[in-house]
Amino acid sequence: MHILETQHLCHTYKGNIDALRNISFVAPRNIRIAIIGPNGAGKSTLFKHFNGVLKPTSGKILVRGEQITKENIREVRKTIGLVFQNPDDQIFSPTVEQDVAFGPMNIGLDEESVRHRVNEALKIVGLEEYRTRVPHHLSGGEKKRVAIAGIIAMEPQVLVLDEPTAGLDPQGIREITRFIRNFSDTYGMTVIFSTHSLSLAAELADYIYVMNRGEFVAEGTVSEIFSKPDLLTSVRLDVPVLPKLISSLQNQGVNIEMGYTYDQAEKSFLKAFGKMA
Ligand SMILES: Nc1ncnc2c1ncn2[C@@H]1O[C@H](COP(=O)(O)OP(=O)(O)OP(=O)(O)O)[C@@H](O)[C@H]1O
Repeated sequence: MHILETQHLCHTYKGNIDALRNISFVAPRNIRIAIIGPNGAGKSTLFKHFNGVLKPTSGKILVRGEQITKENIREVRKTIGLVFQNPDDQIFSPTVEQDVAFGPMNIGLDEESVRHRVNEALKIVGLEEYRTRVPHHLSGGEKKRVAIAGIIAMEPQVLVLDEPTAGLDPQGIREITRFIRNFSDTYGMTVIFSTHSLSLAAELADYIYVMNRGEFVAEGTVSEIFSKPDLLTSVRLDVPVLPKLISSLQNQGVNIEMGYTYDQAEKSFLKAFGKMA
């Protein structure tokens, strides 16, 4: 049984807007999955179905094999933690620590357990020094980390992040990328994230779904997806510059191995230019 699955999921918003068409998606345990797609592809709409914020027009969502009902919605939200794209949609308490404590308190944990979870979550996102700060006075990246801490404090089995790097500066992007990698490696949990950035998908994802106009148009490993540049361009996405360059060199007869991330590409270039065994 998969921890999270959708079967033929469709969602039509008021005004006959078909935001999801026949989405069949599977999330096994302990894997990082990227959902990539252009603006309006349906990524946020899909994520809002994962923990019952939206209900399907037709089709099913199964969490640990069970459909979401009024009776199990609290359990579902403990299992599937969704971090919204805009942290302002999620943060509403007067201090950072109260905000992070909100979820654990709401599920009835005792004071000691709440304190422990808040401390751990703030440590994981590197915000221990911020516990008494006013969330709405924090920077975009800091707010994002508060929102993530609030979800981590619920100890979900699946962490769903809608555009985790949107609006962040390069340092913020590096921090969040490192955090997602370390966090899922350490706790062995499933992470599902959406992005327009194929570089981010290449850095983090074990498996990628490509979405456009409410449908999955491709799925596969990083190398399988990056080997379809025409498809990616047709849905307003693009292969990042390093794999594009390596592919062009290969086409011109240079003996160089493909690399999708900066580290992989650096190794490929060093090897190709005889600087490394
Ligand atoms: N509340 C709503 N009412 C009506 N239409 C909506 C609503 N929310 C989203 N849509 C429409 O549904 C489609 C999918 O939107 P969604 O926000 O899921 O896309 P997305 O892939 O997350 O986009 P982005 O990358 O821009 O965040 C879009 O056409 C959008 O205009």
